[in-house]
Amino acid sequence: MKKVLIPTKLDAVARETLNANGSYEVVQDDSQELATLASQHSDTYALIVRSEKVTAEIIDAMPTLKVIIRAGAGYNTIDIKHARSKGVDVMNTPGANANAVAEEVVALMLADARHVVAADASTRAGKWEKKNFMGKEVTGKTIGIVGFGAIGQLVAKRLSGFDVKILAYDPFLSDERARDLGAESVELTDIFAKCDYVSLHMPENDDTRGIINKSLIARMKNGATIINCARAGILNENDLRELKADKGLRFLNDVYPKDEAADQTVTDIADIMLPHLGASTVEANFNAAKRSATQLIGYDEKGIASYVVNRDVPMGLDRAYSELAYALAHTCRGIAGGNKQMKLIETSFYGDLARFGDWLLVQIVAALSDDFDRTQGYDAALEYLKEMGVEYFNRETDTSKGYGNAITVDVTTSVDAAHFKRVSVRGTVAEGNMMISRINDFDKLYFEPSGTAVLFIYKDRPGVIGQIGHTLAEAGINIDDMRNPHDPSGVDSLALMRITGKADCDVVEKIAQQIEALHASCISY
Ligand SMILES: NC(=O)C1=CN([C@@H]2O[C@H](COP(=O)(O)OP(=O)(O)OC[C@H]3O[C@@H](n4cnc5c(N)ncnc54)[C@H](O)[C@@H]3O)[C@@H](O)[C@H]2O)C=CC1
Ligand SMILES: O=C(O)CCC(=O)C(=O)O
Repeated sequence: MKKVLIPTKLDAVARETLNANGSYEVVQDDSQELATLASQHSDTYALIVRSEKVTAEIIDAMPTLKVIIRAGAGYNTIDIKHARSKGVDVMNTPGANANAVAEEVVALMLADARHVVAADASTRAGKWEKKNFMGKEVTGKTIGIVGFGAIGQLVAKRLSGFDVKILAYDPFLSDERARDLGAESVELTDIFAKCDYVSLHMPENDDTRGIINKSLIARMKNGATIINCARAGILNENDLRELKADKGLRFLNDVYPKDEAADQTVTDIADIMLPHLGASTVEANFNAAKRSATQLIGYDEKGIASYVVNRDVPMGLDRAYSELAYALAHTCRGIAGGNKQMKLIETSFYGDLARFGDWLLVQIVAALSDDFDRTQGYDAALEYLKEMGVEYFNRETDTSKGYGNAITVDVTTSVDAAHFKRVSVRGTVAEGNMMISRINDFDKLYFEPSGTAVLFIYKDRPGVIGQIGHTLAEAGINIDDMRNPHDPSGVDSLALMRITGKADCDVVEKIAQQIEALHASCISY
């Protein structure tokens, strides 16, 4: 059983989902400090946290720790570099609490526009200060959103009913995408110069710390409002302090350098202060808890690492190619037949990928074996292959082939002492999606390796696809996507299909017999 430590008030659904899986022993305790729990549970495998600070000391106190999951978006509270150095993956659950934060932004805007907090206090105190609480309306205003990710986009969507104009700044936002999402993509300086409200929604990291500074704040319209429900560190509070009164700015705040009761440093300049309540809704707590548990199970059972934020993909390498190398090797393994004895791995890394061969080999070896994982390095991969008696050969690539950035993985396994079977798979990334472009001699496939795929090779003749579809349908399985090329000789055909749900081996075997397949396999990505 893998021990999972949850030292926080996280919805019980995380614990329940992990318990129901049967592979985990869950300890949930929010009554003690994380440091104390870490030393009491030094055999922890996975740690699930909210805003708790996960320091190097805490990571070191759990030598068997393999994964930390931040049930939320921002992971600036976790020492991700130290985690990496210890082979610990860190994941977040992007988007799980985004709606809660978007609604908090709207709540802050309306509360401030109509003096809700001050008017409530004054009326409760027996006063009748109607004249002092003249409000303003949000409708028709220009709203600037800095960081147009999950939360930024939902702020725009939720506010659309107020007929506002949305200006967005995000270094990764195209004009077209912004338009599709009801916003206009502009420069950061324009957001500050043109908006009545500026809402901050980017992460805090080395690039964004202190980015909202005097030169930007000085551009703001008199009487405009800054909302910070992201992280304290992105806004230079002294710069705001210096300019706020003169420009009559409003400042609505949810985030602080320290998440604890104390005299907060912005008390003098914040017009509304909340104690980091952005994600504190029943729904967001449930979503983030559920996602933490399902992501952990996916990570353990299927090696899904898409949410890992601290695998330092080398500078200049698109992470999608790292996933592609893994998916191609996983496909080779599925076709070669699971755990058959590997003898030889050959690779070709085309285009810009040639210089990332060492990194990509690690992904390939991890996909081809159960006991080598992707957190290890190139030397460890070579050492592992040597110990397993597997040869490795990286081919010089021929640029004249014009494959662009592509990867080929060939795996040779032994069928018996005298016979070997070689599987060769090539793939690329197109429009951000992984594509398998060739399997053995079957070319121009452009098949996305995701979900569950079934693959049959058979002597080409009419009616076979109908037969496969019929038997799958009888088993309640639908075909989502399909490729059906001949090999160059025109003798053999490949049927490669993405199907709904899981195909059990019996169905694949039954079809293989019906169509007298030369090969049949089922691969889960
Ligand atoms: N108050 C609260 O309780 C909560 C606060 N947060 C904070 O909000 C942040 C954003 O969360 P999500 O929208 O879910 O994350 P996200 O990852 O979906 O979006 C962040 C966006 O910021 C953009 N970005 C990165 N660098 C930027 C820069 N220099 N300038 C402008 N944009 C930049 C990214 O391209 C991305 O589109 C989190 O990192 C977290 O710190 C998140 C959830 C709850
Ligand atoms: O879990 C929480 O209460 C805080 C959420 C948050 O700040 C985040 O997800 O980045």
